Amino acid sequence: MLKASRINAFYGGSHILHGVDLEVPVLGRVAVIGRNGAGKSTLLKSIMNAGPTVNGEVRWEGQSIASLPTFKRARLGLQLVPEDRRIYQHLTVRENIQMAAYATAPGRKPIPAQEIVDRFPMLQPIAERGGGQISGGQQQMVAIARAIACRPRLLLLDEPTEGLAPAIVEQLAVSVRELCQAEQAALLLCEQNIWFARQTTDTVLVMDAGRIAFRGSWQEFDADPDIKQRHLAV
Ligand SMILES: Nc1ncnc2c1ncn2[C@@H]1O[C@H](COP(=O)(O)OP(=O)(O)OP(=O)(O)O)[C@@H](O)[C@H]1O
Repeated sequence: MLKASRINAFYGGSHILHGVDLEVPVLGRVAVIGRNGAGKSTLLKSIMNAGPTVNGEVRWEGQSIASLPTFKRARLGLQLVPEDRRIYQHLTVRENIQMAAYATAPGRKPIPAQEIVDRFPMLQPIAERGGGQISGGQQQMVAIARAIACRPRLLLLDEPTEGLAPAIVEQLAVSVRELCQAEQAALLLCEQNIWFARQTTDTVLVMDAGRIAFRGSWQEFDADPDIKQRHLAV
């Protein structure tokens, strides 16, 4: 479904990604893990054309999307939840979710906000609260809920567990797994939390200094303890 080939990405003169290849099949669930600064966020932004200068090929269902701006990629069904969540502080949680209508593909109806709230137990008590009056974990839930409301074909999550308490991380893993399944959405996840990545994906790529150092199943990842030592230890 998504095929990125030989991706090089740059911030000004800094060369961040070096010839990265990545594929997410229909209904695939792929994690990219790596240390701080490895280039994970840059990879997601490169796929969405949302920041770095990129060369290489990005194909969506066989068609090149390399020349498309971010909003057109979103309307094709690619939904990025960035690390900083981008919650509208002066809108309520419900209104934040309703904003999904503006990023949904033409011809597809967004999921109504009430239906989304019903499906996220954590959102029910805070649906009428302001976006600036909820915790970081709640903001993360709202950001993911808003992306799901667009009925994405591919959900791209950038470090969703950052700063969240372990109990919230567990709830988030359940919600992400269930919603991707219910909505038939594929998942591309960038994470440092290996537990969360393992709960929500079946293929893992290890990124180190802007290159993919390993790709395989979690079983293959576990079978090679050297990978952790060489590419993930700090
Ligand atoms: N806007 C920017 N301008 C210049 N350099 C940047 C910019 N954003 C990121 N970088 C640099 O690009 C490299 C990769 O950063 P990136 O955020 O992609 O890594 P990451 O793996 O997502 O790390 P983290 O887990 O800390 O978010 C780092 O060296 C970072 O300093």
